[in-house]
Amino acid sequence: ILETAGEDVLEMFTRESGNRNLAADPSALPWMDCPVIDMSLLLSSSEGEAAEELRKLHYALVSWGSFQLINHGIMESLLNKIRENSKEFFVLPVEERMKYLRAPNDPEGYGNDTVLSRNVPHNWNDRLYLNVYPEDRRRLVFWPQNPSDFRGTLHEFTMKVKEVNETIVQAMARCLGLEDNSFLEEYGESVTIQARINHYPKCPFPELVRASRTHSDASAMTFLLQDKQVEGLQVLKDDNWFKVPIIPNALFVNVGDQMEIMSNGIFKSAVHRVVANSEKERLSVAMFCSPCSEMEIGPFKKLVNENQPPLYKTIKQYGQIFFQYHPKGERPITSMKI
Ligand SMILES: O=C(O)CCC(=O)C(=O)O
Ligand SMILES: [Fe+2]
Repeated sequence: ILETAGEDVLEMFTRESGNRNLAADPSALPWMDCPVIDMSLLLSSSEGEAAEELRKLHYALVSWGSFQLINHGIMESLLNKIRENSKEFFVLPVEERMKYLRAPNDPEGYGNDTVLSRNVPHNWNDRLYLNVYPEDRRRLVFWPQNPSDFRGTLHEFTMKVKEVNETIVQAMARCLGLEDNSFLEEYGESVTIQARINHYPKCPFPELVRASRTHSDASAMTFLLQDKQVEGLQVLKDDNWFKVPIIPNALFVNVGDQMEIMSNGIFKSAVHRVVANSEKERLSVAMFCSPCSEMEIGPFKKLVNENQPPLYKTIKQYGQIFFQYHPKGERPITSMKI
């Protein structure tokens, strides 16, 4: 669904200057040698097992800023259901989907992302973006009633992701030798969770457009359910791009900007992108977990001292900063550096 009627569509998605550097053949890139973290081992009563998994987690966070999470306790049937319900929504007739259309100045709802610069290409992506937690922040006008079990499925998935986030963020504090709840205490009254359900239609000119252009997430942590079969996500490490493999039933977890800030740069917000595909459509469900939006976030006090000065400013409402910079093709976290 295109916001700007009358513009040359191919030009909107390519912005020749903006997409000049697209890799000719994305399949030629190497696969990410993905750290795989087993959540059940992080929680293991065997100290040796738990310590070894924590060491792997620490390595993943400081090197890739991302990892695949297995044995996270979310049932395969629920993962399949959220994928199926999402797919059912995106194949509804456009008039039905339009009932949930977002307003131009508000990211919440159905549609495509706003672009605020004529040099920034649009993503080949249709998405539904919803505040899912805390529950009193939900705006049900944007929650599809079709398929009829969509709302219930998304609620169930949200509650599970909330639990997984708590476990992972506690383990992340432990990695740094901090009390388990050190990061969670900085979240304020409650974690905030947004869901972004991405649908990437087949694209007739995948070598010219991006399904999602290079970015890092505004969240503290992102839990991504990838498409069951179709790859496309890539992550950047030391200036090289890697393809993210699909591991059945795993969640792909990445550090977002707010966690990079809170950890004073120790954990790396993962830079990533999605390539377009001419043969297959693709679906993904990203769950963005962040501190309560009213909380001030900044480098965690226990990680700052004379030898490690704060590298980032302390701010509120990072989400809004993100939506000022990203649509102009700029990386918001750069503005946060001291
Ligand atoms: O579709 C994907 O694999 C990634 C989506 C993503 O990066 C996002 O929604 O922020
Ligand atoms: Fe992302």
